[in-house]
Amino acid sequence: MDTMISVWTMVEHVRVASGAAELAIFTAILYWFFTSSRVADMLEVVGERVGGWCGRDTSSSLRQAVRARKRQQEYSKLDSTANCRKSSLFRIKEGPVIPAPEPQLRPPSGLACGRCAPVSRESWQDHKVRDTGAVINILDIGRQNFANGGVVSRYLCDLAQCCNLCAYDYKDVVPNVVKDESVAQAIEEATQEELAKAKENGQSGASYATIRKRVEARALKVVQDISSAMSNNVLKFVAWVCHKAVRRVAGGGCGTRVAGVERLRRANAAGLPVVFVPLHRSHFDYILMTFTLYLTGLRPPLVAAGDNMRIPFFGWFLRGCGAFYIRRRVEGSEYHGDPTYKSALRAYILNSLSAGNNLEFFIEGGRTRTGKPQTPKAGILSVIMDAYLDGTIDDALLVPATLNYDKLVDGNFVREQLGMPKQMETFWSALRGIWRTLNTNHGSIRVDFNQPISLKELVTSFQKYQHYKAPIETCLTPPNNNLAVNLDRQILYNHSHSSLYGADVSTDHKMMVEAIGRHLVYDAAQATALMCTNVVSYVVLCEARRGLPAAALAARLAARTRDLAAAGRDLAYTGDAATALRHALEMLGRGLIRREGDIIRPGTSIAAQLELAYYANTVVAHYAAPAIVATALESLICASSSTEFRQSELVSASLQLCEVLSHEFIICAPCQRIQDQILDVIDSLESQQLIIKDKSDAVLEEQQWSRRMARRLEGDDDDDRPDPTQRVTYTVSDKPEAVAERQRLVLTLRPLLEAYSVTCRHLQAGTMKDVVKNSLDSLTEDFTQNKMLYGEAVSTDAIRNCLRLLRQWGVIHVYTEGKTRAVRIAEPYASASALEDVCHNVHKFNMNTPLLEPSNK
Ligand SMILES: O=P(O)(O)OC[C@H](O)CO
Repeated sequence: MDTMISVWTMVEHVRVASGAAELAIFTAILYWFFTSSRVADMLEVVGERVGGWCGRDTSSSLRQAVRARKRQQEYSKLDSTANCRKSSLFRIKEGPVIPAPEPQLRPPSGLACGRCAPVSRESWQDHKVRDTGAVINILDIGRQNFANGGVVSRYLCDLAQCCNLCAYDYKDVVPNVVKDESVAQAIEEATQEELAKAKENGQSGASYATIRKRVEARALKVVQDISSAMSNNVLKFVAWVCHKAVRRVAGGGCGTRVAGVERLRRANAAGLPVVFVPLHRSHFDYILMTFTLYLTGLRPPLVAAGDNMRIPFFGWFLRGCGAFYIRRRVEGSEYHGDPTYKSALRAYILNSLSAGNNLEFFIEGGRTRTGKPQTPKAGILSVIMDAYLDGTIDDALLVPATLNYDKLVDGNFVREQLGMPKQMETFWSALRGIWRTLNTNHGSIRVDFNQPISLKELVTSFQKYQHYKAPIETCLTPPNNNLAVNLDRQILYNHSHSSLYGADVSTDHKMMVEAIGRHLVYDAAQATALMCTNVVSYVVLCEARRGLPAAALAARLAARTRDLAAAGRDLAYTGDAATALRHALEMLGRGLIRREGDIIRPGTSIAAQLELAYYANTVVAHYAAPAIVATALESLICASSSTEFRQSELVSASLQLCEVLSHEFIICAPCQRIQDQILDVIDSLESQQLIIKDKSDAVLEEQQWSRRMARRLEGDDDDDRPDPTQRVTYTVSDKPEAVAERQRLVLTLRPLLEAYSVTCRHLQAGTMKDVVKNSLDSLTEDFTQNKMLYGEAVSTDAIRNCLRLLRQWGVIHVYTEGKTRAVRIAEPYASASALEDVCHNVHKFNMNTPLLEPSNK
């Protein structure tokens, strides 16, 4: 009986379910039927037929009369439009000829370097199609294929598109990795090491076979932990979710340069592995990059993700989208001293490339905390270079990429800047973050791809020219001039180098990886689209810190926009400055910007200014070189109390400041001489009439120009000849516009220099944490007591970078005591006067200058 009842219940369920399905299908058919014109046409035909059979004059039916009237109204509307056009044409013919407005062109998007990758620059460019700077919303890529059909494709367009996305063959490379020669060698090494240890400890039961088995099992687990589980189904599902999420999150759309996408499609046809090298701003970057490439018809890459992203559910999901997990730091982890991890990771990357996969890794390591591009981590890049150098791959195409958001997606980094530890990613924090993100309008988003660059071409160029191998920054004034030592020190501090470089890697190889890495970051940073929030924050902090009326601020924004566009920067906003300002203020929110009546100024809290500086720093990085020269100039003026100076003095002071800020900015591409960059800036300051050249130096100017050209064209490195331009002299202009411009440039770097100066003043032996805390406390006190005006100077990042510089100069030693990092002052600087002397190299650029006195700021 029970069985019968349960069978009957099941039958009932099936009937209800099939009934519901039938009803849904019937409703869909009715909807389709009545929303199309077919039903009207059919009614008309049937009406005519019935009228005919009944002997009625069908031409005079009521229905037709109504339709005829409607048609007449339509025709009269069309007639009046045509008349209006005709009369306008007549007026145009009669009146003066006004040329049609030229479409606003953006600069060419992210071209490869003409010096070290000229062939790549030519290869992926389609000369028949001009890069008009068009930007397409990624949600529209490929949509036209589905949007013009019937109701299903109209309303389920996203689903239709995602279901039709190309399926790729993702081979499981784990079996190959386990069999890889280098992994086998590492397993053997680890086994021998453990066997020796066991014998030392007198463990009699430990045989080679049992230890080997244990090490092999551990190695297999390591490989499985690393490996991605890329799946076409997960990708399609994520693509569909992204359609919905991006539409909700990005009110202004998510744009990408059409030219960039087209170049990628052309490069893809070359059949080489493509390695995407994006700068990192948000956790959203992972998904957006993959989503954009997938919609574009490119094979989504395997993405190197930090193991902090391996959280329940989301970590699995990322794995399905191509994430493979790497240790953020091998040193100090369970894998420290275990050769199997490094070999497994290398073998995984190389086998994935050989299997035809594309790859993506964030070259800066983590997300930028300051909004500035960070110096590169070279671990994965060095593995790819090794793969090319040892013939595992013939070549690879490196694609620098950038993402930028009108409004920060992951929440701000203020806590970390104020010295609090990073909050680790967890399932709940990810859920909270996603919920918050989905309920906030983040304005516009940009995802852009530079031109693909052949790794082979880059390596050949860097091997060919000796000067590329030279350190990127100028030599140190304090405390030594040994270039090799300095670069080695620089490399030493980059953790990822020690993680993945083998012990047998030459300094030349490290230098090449470092230089290529810096080039990629530099290229990506140059091509980053500037959002209106970036430019408005910069203007508010550097030109309107004391407040400006909205109209004056809009005028400043318009001028800054013109200047950035003229410098070839891609601006992600259009329209008049007042509208851009309104949008930016809305995005930044009242917490960051204060409005008192018509006056707009930055928020007064440290947190507000730090967050504002995050947005502004994308523009600060753009102005780094002129700001360095202007600050160096101000330090010369303050030191000599004269407004006259020699070019050579300014160049040398600027080089010193470049050195001081070498952990903050990549001033120029590594294939450029920093001296030339500084000379170019000096020329531009002169053309803007900020400085005036002594007229008697006209001959010297020509000599200087030809000397610079010769150096650039021939790679002529002979700097021993006496430089006739040493004597070129300038006078600083005292015109109000020139003073205002100098002020802006000095203010661009001032918060950083305040932080550096305070860090130097608080140098003492102790734990790293205490040194950072003391400097932060002192900066906070100065700010709250109004002795220092820049809330964004209270920044852990700047303090740590200053400590890195001092370590590089040999002023401090950083060592590990137990699990704590500690600082000790190096012997030559143990006395207060010696320390003061070396720190003067920082303090002199944080000079007291009338330029920044209250009435001027
Ligand atoms: O910015 P972090 O340090 O949280 O790192 C984020 C990266 O996405 C890890 O892969």
